[in-house]
Amino acid sequence: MSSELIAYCERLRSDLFPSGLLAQWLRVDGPVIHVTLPFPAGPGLRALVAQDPMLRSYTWDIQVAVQPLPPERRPELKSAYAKDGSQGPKNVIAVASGKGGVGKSAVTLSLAHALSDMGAKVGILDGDIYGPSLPMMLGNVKERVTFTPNRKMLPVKKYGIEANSLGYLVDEGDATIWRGPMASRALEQLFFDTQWSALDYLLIDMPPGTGDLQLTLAQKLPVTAAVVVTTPQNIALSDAEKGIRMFRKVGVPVVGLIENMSFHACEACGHHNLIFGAGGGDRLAHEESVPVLGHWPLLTEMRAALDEGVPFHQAHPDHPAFAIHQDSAQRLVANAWDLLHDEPVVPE
Ligand SMILES: Nc1ncnc2c1ncn2[C@@H]1O[C@H](COP(=O)(O)OP(=O)(O)OP(=O)(O)O)[C@@H](O)[C@H]1O
Repeated sequence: MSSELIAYCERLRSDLFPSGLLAQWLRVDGPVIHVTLPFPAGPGLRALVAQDPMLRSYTWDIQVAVQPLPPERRPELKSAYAKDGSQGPKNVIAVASGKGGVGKSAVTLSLAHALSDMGAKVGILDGDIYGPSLPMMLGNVKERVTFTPNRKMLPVKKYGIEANSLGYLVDEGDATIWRGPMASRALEQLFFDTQWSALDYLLIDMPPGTGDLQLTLAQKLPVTAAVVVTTPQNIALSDAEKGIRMFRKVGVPVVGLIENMSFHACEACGHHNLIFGAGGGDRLAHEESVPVLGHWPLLTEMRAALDEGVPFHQAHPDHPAFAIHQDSAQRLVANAWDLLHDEPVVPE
């Protein structure tokens, strides 16, 4: 019976489990089905089995043990950690945009919170050398990293998330004179010389743009996958397209696109105002064969909370937009797993 049940689970299909539940994740013990998922998807799985008359009669014990994706990818970069015995983050996700100001940092922070809420260990590396915004958004601009006896940086921790940023090392304004190669080296150091704990996901808030600095970083850091953030307006979309192509050129798969500031819901009547245009993100995603992870609203509350140094859902834990952010985070890790778990990506 248990092998029939497992075969049944393997045929279960959804957006999060396009290949079904794999047999190696499952163990049936009488009326209990134990599942160990390789990416956080507990709520999605519970919703799925609740719809199935046979599966819902079992008790589901769902555990998550995030797997590195794919383990063999770019081992030369991963081995940089091995020298001092630390393992480094399991998965490194670059969050990028071509154009500045589309909300990449805000999206990175919300994705980090959503993943952390799903039980993952998460960190953020602020890649904006010229204008680090993470300390401002986390409301800890005065905080400074500390060092281990062997001169590794210990990341700052806030709201359960590990973070490092040049903003925690130098005073505001000191980094603005840095030039390309210097900036790229500084970021590499920030990445490799930070003693991250065994993170499931390290999100890199990439510097805006698609120039040499971004290309160098995509090549030199062990990036597992990239997410591109855009607004629906044409100028942002054409820069986002350049970003997607840049990652592909260096063999970093783009696992999704987030359209930020897609609409603004009128506080009085709920009407959706399409301030930056409509349909642009979907069009680009279709042309580039990249899945859309979500359409995020433009929210006055979000801007205000971040300006005050409080992450959005810390300030508004019950806001309906958080469900949108969570859905995007869920799709991100599920897509990454589905795309990468058994195939190394080869540069174009
Ligand atoms: N969905 C949103 N609703 C309201 N305000 C937002 C939203 N997304 C971002 N913002 C605000 O827009 C401004 C720019 O956002 P952010 O700094 O995240 O952009 P960015 O793309 O990282 O910029 P850059 O990389 O050029 O520094 C910030 O004030 C932020 O609070």
